[in-house]
Amino acid sequence: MNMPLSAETLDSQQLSRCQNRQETRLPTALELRAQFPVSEAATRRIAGYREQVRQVLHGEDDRVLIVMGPCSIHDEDAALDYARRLKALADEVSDRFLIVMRAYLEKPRTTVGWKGLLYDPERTGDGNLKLGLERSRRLLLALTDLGLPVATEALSPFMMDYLGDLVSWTAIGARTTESQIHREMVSGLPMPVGFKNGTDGGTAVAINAMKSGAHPHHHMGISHCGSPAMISTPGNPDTHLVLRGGRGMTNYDELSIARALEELELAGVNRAVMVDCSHDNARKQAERQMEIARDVMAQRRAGNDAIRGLMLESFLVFGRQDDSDELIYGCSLTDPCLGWEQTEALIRSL
Ligand SMILES: O=C[C@H](O)[C@H](O)COP(=O)(O)O
Ligand SMILES: C=C(OP(=O)(O)O)C(=O)O
Repeated sequence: MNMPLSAETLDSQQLSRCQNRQETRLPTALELRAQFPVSEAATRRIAGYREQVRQVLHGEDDRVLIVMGPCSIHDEDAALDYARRLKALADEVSDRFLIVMRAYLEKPRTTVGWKGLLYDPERTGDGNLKLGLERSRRLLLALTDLGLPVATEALSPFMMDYLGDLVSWTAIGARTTESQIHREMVSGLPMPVGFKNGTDGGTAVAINAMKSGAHPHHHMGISHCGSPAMISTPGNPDTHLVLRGGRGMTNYDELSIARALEELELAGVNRAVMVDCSHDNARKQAERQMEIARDVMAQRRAGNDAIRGLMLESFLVFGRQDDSDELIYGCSLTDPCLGWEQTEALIRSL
């Protein structure tokens, strides 16, 4: 029979839980930014990229935004190798597409798994956020030096304080779109943000998130100097919906997009969508991204100019691999990606 716990037993259990929790000091956002500073020229370039992304998303520039790159970054050399090829391709098609590289440093997991370079850069399972922050910032600076705008998913509500000055487009993922904390964070972000539809395929959570993200908020946070602070945010007017499918159902077809646009219009928010050709839309079969991208671009050519963006998961080598001592260079450790040759051919064909 279960006996009720006495107050004394409860206290000792709580105490031992506190003692088991370890805290490791991290640099403040200001300290990390000072250690890996961004030049004034790069800051101006990033402001220019954000403005271009904003204009595409609001239909003031008739190009299509393509956010593309690996599902996650685990090897900076491979990421830079990919980035150099992407930069050449982006320049070649810059009259039609605004290409932004996915540099995803945090992975939201359905249950548990490797959470990305930021948390566990050496993939030992022990976590090393200090090293993860340093390596992530160094990588984003190097990508910026190559002349590429960078996209990432904002998962930890504090990450953007450390790295956000280097990012031109941000995603709030399907697992966090409904979170008030993430909506508050978006309200203070200086770049356009895409809210994914929920993992069940529902678009209402993302539309609510757009409304909340556009609103000013006051919330708890940590100042750039590392102290607890009330953060007051102005609201972000540059958010949009990302259709990624859900619960085994796709939502990139004409009818799904028309329904989503109707809901956006009714809600009085930006009537613009990006289609994520991967995730539940591709049912985790990377090659399906090619037919999806072609289908969505055909809808756009047929007159649906509220389709403003595509997302693709692509890396150097097709597919994915499990983590091991003998990793295939340039192959994803998380979701499967298109290989480079397929990617290049796809973008040219679009
Ligand atoms: O984009 C990557 C994954 O789809 C996402 O992080 C969830 O991954 P998981 O279901 O393997 O945990
Ligand atoms: C995790 C991702 O997507 P989603 O939130 O749609 O699952 C992603 O784009 O890497």
